[in-house]
Formats: sequence, structure tokens, C-alpha cells
Amino acid sequence: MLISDKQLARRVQEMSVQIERDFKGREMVVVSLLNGTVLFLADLIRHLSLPLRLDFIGVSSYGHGTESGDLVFTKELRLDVRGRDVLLVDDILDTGKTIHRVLAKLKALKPRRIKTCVLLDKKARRVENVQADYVGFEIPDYFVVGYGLDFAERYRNLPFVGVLHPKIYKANAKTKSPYRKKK
Ligand SMILES: O=P(O)(O)OC[C@H]1O[C@H](OP(=O)(O)OP(=O)(O)O)[C@H](O)[C@@H]1O
Ligand SMILES: Nc1nc2[nH]cnc2c(=O)[nH]1
Repeated sequence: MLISDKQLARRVQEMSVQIERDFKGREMVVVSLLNGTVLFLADLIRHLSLPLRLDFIGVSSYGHGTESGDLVFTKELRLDVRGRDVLLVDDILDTGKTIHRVLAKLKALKPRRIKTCVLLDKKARRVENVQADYVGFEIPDYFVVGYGLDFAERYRNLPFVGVLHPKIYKANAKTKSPYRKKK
């Protein structure tokens, strides 16, 4: 275990206080990245008493492994963010490729401002020059699972953040993808 459920709860609450202070006075649009943010997002927004609208972008690049690959968009944003204050939420900032691409996509929609919020920041593997405005925890270079984060779609339901033992992903390296085959 790297971060316990109690530590997560305390930090998420602290982050919500910071966000409320910065977004006061205007309705915000929370844009959350699927699938990894489910638990973090649910806990974060229940602490926000500001008016907000919520939408999702589906984006995936890790497939069933532990290395970033091609980025695939699985769901597009539906809310209009033009002129709006946007809070972009993701579970982890690692190479930065996901947030970098999503930010470019969002900026093209002309929001008034975008702030980024991530639960975990793994600086050691950064490839793109991106930083988040709100960070829950900086973590070392481990492949982590739980509290929404998966390995091959498993472990998202763990209430804490844990480090995946290398023997698990090494053993899985030769197994089939959990995804449906394209017809
Ligand atoms: O900074 P990066 O190296 O781009 O990595 C971060 C992204 O990787 C994970 O997504 P994943 O592709 O595993 O999809 P998921 O959210 O459905 O698990 C995670 O949820 C982030 O969005
Ligand atoms: N589950 C999981 N997804 C990631 N995406 C980028 N880094 C990670 C990680 O450490 N764990």
C-alpha cells in the first residue's frame, strides 16, 4: 500500500477547499477523464458546494500494459465550454501525454480558463512539459493501482492506492488483451 484510504480522504478534502477558493463566484465545468477518475472524482465533487456542470472525455493509452501507447479517444466532450471556467480532472499525471493532448483539444474550444487537477503526480517519467495546478500526492516511479487506477482493467475498486508487484505485470505480459476484438 502506498496511500491509505484515510490519507486519500483527507487530501481530497483539502484539494476541494483550494478549488472552491479559486473558482468562487462562477459556475465551473468539471471535465473528468474516463475511466480512471471514477473514485477520485466522486469523492472530490461531493465536497464542492459551488455550482458546477460535469462531463467526461474518454481517453486511453495504457491498454492492458504498464507503458503508454497510442492515445485513443473513446468518448468526446458534449458540454459547451466556450467562455467557461474548466476544471480538468485526471487520476494520474505520468508521461504527461494524456493531459497534453486533452489540454490542446480543450483549448481549441475556447474556455475562459482551464485548471488541471490530478490525484497523483509521477514526475520521474514526464515526457511532455506539463504541470497540474492541483496535485494530491507526488509519487515515485511505481506502477500504481487502486482508487480508480487499473492494471488491465482490474484493481480499480481497491479503496487505497497500491504498488503493483512487477511479478503481476511480468506474468501478464504474454496474456491476451481484456478488450473485445474489433469486428
Ligand atoms: O501521463 P500519461 O503517461 O499519459 O498517463 C496518465 C493517463 O494514464 C491513465 O489512463 P489509461 O490510458 O490507463 O486509461 P484509464 O483511465 O481508462 O485507465 C490515467 O488514467 C491517465 O489518464
Ligand atoms: N494504473 C496506472 N495507470 C497509469 N497511467 C500512467 N501511469 C499509471 C500508473 O502508475 N498506474
